[in-house]
Amino acid sequence: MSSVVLWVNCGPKENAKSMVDICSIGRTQRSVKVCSRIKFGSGGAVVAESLRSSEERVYEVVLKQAALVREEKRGANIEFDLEKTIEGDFSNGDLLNLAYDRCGEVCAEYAKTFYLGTQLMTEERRKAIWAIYVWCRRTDELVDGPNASHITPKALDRWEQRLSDVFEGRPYDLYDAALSHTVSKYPVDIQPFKDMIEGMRMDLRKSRYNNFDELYLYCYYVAGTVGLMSVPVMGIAPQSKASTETIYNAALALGIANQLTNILRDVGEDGRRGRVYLPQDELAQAGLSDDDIMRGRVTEKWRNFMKGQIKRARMFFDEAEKGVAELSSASRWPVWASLLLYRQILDSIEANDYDNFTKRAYVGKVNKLLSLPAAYGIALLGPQNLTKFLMR
Ligand SMILES: CC(C)=CCC/C(C)=C/CC/C(C)=C/CC/C(C)=C/[C@@H]1[C@@H](COP(=O)(O)OP(=O)(O)O)[C@]1(C)CC/C=C(\C)CC/C=C(\C)CCC=C(C)C
Ligand SMILES: [Mn+2]
Repeated sequence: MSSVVLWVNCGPKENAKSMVDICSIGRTQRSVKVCSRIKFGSGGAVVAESLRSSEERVYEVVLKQAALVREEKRGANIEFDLEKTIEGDFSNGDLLNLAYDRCGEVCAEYAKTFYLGTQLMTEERRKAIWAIYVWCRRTDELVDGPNASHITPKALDRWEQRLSDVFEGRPYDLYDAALSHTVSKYPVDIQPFKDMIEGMRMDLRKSRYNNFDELYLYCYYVAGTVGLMSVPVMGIAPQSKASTETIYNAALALGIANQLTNILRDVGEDGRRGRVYLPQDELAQAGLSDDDIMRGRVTEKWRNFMKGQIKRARMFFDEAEKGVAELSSASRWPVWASLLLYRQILDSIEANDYDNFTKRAYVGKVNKLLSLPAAYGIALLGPQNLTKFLMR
């Protein structure tokens, strides 16, 4: 059935109800927002594509991922024969080691602290996380890298086809081969990977976000997905009593928190590229507009607006914290390290008196270095016990 997606203004909830059913999925204690997105099928029949908030739509993915990992379902059940697909005089084992080594080199080059943080993970998990990292980095490079101006939606379609091949055991190159192997070994599903590509498509066609619901979906696509890809590899602690949904939810929250932080740090830089990732309705409520961002003046209005945005990002970090202790013990350290480091960017924006137009918020070398043992202590003892231990 061919269908077009229309954006219509349904007006109040009651009106919407008369046009299509308000879909209420069972996310307890979350308000069901009516989203005015309606899909018309052939003959004008309303298909009711989605009247749910982005949060609810994303939560369905979370539930699916959690179910997969519970069942220990492999993302792809493939026989792995690298020599069939990659040329060279190697045995399978040599090629795989080389593939993972290459991934490690990319991580060490692009994300030193993260690379260091992976050193405490078990070797197998570390290598798998590197492979996922490299795929994410390459995907982001498509729209943000030196060839970005040549990237079309078609190119992203080809990248998605290549992803399917990777999941079916037909890698194109060594980095793909590492990922092919990873997804054959761990219960990693293709959905979050496809969703990340969808986020890159969104970036190509959209430069404004009407409200937080739209922004949330974008953040899920480009960053929340990373959490969902990583948990099956990081592993859940055998003694964990938390539900898998809770853990996935925390992983999603960490991705969202990181991306919101990214956005707040890069307001000036993004503005100069003609992009505003801040919710337009919230800007308007604060008495601000795109013009204020392009002018880049730190006013009282801007400071107040930023305070609200920072508070929201911190709430997502808090939600993420709840899940880290449930991960397998060796995986907790890098996750705490990334959480502590990213969250400090928010402190740095505050320290810059909310000038994210001309000053880039960053975590200095000393704080970066101090965060690693702090993360290690928290991973070992938990945040409360670490505080008690230090206060003794
Ligand atoms: C239970 C629990 C809390 C589990 C932890 C789950 C977990 C490991 C979550 C990781 C969250 C995370 C690190 C998300 C990355 C978010 C992010 C910064 C996304 C960036 C997107 C695009 O942004 P933009 O273009 O605006 O930014 P740049 O200017 O380009 O920086 C990304 C760049 C998408 C690509 C993401 C990556 C390259 C990072 C991938 C990282 C991993 C696979 C490793 C994650 C593991 C650890 C230990 C952090
Ligand atoms: Mn990017």
